[in-house]
Amino acid sequence: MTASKRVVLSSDHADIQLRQTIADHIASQGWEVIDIGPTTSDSTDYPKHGREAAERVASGDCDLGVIVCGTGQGIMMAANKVKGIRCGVCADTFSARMIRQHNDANMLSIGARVVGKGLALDIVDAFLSAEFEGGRHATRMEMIEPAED
Ligand SMILES: O=C(CO)[C@H](O)[C@H](O)COP(=O)(O)O
Repeated sequence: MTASKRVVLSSDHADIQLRQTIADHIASQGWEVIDIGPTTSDSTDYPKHGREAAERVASGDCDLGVIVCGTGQGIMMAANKVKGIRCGVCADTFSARMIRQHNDANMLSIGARVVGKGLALDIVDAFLSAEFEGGRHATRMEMIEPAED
């Protein structure tokens, strides 16, 4: 793990406590955490929060992002609309590792109403500790990029 990397966190209202638990967990590992909220559990709109987090990563301000909504699906869809973002929803640690190793994902989305806190933290650990393997996987990811233009 490269401790100097910055990780942006965001969520909707589905579980701000989970997001804050993830923030504390990864900060204790040495990651620089940029938690952009929200800070209350008032109902809010996940597209806004997914986009804001994704823009932090796409701009280079942050290296990676972890986002949370009820299922992880809607906020992932919003993040993936930002050019340069590769975000996957994960409910298991194998997928969380593989989206880094094979897909060079720069954002992870978690469904707070799908997985419990312990599994969510394991998923985040698997994502953040994995590295892109390049090679044939880089060729394949390059094949996806033109779809953004
Ligand atoms: O999972 C989500 C999007 O994919 C949202 O968290 C969910 O739709 C919010 O629902 P509600 O407003 O009923 O709390």
